[in-house]
Amino acid sequence: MTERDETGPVRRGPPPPRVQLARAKVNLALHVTGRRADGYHLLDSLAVFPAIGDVLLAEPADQLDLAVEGPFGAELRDTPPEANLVLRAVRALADALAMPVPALHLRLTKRLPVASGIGGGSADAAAALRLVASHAGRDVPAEVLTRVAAALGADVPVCLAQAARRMRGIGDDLAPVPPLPPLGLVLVNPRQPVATPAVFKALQTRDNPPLPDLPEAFADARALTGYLAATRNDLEAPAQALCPAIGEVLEVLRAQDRVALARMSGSGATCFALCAPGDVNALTNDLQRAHPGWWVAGSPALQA
Ligand SMILES: C[C@@](CO)(OP(=O)(O)O)[C@H](O)COP(=O)(O)OP(=O)(O)OC[C@H]1O[C@@H](n2ccc(N)nc2=O)[C@H](O)[C@@H]1O
Ligand SMILES: Nc1ncnc2c1ncn2[C@@H]1O[C@H](COP(=O)(O)OP(=O)(O)O)[C@@H](O)[C@H]1O
Repeated sequence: MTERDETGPVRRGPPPPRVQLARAKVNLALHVTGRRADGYHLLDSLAVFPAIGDVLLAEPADQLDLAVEGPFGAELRDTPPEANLVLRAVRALADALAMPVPALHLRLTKRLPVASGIGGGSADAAAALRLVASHAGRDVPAEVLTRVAAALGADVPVCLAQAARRMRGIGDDLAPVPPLPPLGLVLVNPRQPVATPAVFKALQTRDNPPLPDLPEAFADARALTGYLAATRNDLEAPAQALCPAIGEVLEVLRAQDRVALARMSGSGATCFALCAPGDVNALTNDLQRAHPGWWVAGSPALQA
């Protein structure tokens, strides 16, 4: 239900959600098709959002603050809370809406490795924007959310809806994709951070062809893996040159009988393996056992 007061539509109804899952963004394919005058690269990418992510919880408080915990919380120990994308997102949206900074105690459980090519920080920022929008007490126009998201980072707009999208432009030009067939996905990171700017800088070729046209529908899993086989991640080679462990991860994944396709996501170092949904648990367990130093996480669907 929506009513109006002098400041715009006021929302009535159930209390705003307190918890957001900030899903990992996985680039199933990523072509670098050019470079803008400002140095940002033009991309053509197919991104999906499995049910693997950080968790952001909001509790009423006297003032805004953020606590970071979870298995990868320590990786952000050198990032002061004010520099964390969560607080930057909250302040940016409050500013754009000309509303007071919300008094919330935010708790971020960092379950995704940091600087790992699956957009954890961007997902956290988008989760914070969704939380603040739901606490704003009025409808927040989608254009405002998108504009604030884009100013926080190229990957943040796609993380707002956290639904499968084709990403073009610098990642901000978003289009829907055909429904995805049942496929499981396992993420593997060798626990070595990779800095995104360094990978783009190390690229040899910046004017690659775009993704092949997407079909109207993928008949089955084989149709999607067949489509993906004709695509690449153009950042894989430069990332691997900076972080040779990526090559080791890919070699291990590609040697598994259950794996239909393995590739790096984003600017690395996280790689993904696609397999039958029923094989996800066994593959995850096998990889964890054989490589206890790696981070391994599985999802029975590309998009929950
Ligand atoms: C490569 C991608 C693919 O989805 O994913 P990640 O590896 O970060 O997960 C993204 O484009 C990353 O997006 P995001 O991490 O939000 O980038 P930003 O913070 O805006 O930019 C970080 C730096 O990456 C480079 N950059 C980023 C995006 C882009 N389209 N071209 C670029 O050249 C620029 O050097 C920029 O200074
Ligand atoms: N909430 C956050 N989670 C992760 N990184 C963050 C966060 N806030 C700020 N950062 C900064 O953003 C950088 C990129 O992080 P991240 O989004 O994890 O990379 P990627 O998109 O490559 O997975 C980190 O090195 C860190 O300094």
